[in-house]
Amino acid sequence: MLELKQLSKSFAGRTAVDSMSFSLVKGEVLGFLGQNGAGKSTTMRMAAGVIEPDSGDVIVSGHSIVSNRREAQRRLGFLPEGAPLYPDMTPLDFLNFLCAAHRISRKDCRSAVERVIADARIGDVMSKRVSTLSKGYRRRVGLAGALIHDPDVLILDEPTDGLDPIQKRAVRALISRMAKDKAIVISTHTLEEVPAMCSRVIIIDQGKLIADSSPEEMAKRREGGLEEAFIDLVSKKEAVRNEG
Ligand SMILES: Nc1ncnc2c1ncn2[C@@H]1O[C@H](COP(=O)(O)OP(=O)(O)OP(=O)(O)O)[C@@H](O)[C@H]1O
Repeated sequence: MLELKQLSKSFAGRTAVDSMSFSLVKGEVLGFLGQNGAGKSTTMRMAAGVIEPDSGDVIVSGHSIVSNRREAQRRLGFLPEGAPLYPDMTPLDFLNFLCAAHRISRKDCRSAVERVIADARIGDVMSKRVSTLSKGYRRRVGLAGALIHDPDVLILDEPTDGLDPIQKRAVRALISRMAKDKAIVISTHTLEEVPAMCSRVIIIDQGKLIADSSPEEMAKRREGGLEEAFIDLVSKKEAVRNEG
C-alpha cells in the first residue's frame, strides 16, 4: 500500500533524509521513531506529497506521489506536525471544505463528516472557530480531516501530541480499529504507546534507517524494553560519529 523508494532530501546542502526505503502492507501500523531532527517529519511530508524529494519516489496504492500526486493523495490521509488549520473556519467548515477538495458528493460528505466527528470525538466543538480551540481539539480536528476521505494510507505526525490521557487512549483505540484496512505510519516520542498501537517499528538517525523490526523484537534487544533499545541504538550511532 505504501512504498518509499530511496527518498532523499537536503536543505541548504545539509542532508535531512538519506535514501530512505521501506514498504508497508495493509494491516501494518508503523511506529516511525528517531531523535529530534532525525528526519521523521521531512520523510512524512515527502511521503504525503507536501514537499518534493530531491530524489526517490513514494508509491501510494500503486500511484507515484512524484508523477501522479493527485491520484496518490486521494488514497492518503496526512496529519502534519502541529496540524495547521484555517483559524477562521469552524471544524464543520473545514471538513466540508476538505470534502469539496476531495470531490466527495454532498450526500457522501454528510456521512463522512458524521463518521469523522465520531472517530475524532469533536462533536461538541463543530461550530466553534478553530482559532478558539485548545491544542488538543485542534489536533483532533486535524485528525478528522486526515480521515475524511477514508484513505488506504494514513501518515500521522505525532497524532497524540497535546492530547489528554483519555483522548490519547481514544486515538490509540481508533488507530487499532482502523488498522486492518489501512497502512498507517505514526511518528511519536512517546515510546510507551508504541507496543499498544504498532505492529512494526522503524528507527531513523540522521535521515537514515537504522533499525526495522516488531516492537517486541526491538524491546528484547535491551533489558528495560523499547526505550532502552532506542537510546542504545541511537547513542551507538552518535558515538561512532564522535569517534570519526
Ligand atoms: N524547511 C526546512 N528548512 C531547512 N531545514 C529543515 C527544514 N525542515 C527540516 N529541516 C531540517 O531537516 C532536519 C530534519 O528535520 P525533521 O523536522 O524532519 O526532523 P524530525 O525527526 O521530525 O524532528 P522532531 O522530532 O524534532 O520533530 C533537521 O536538521 C531540520 O533542521
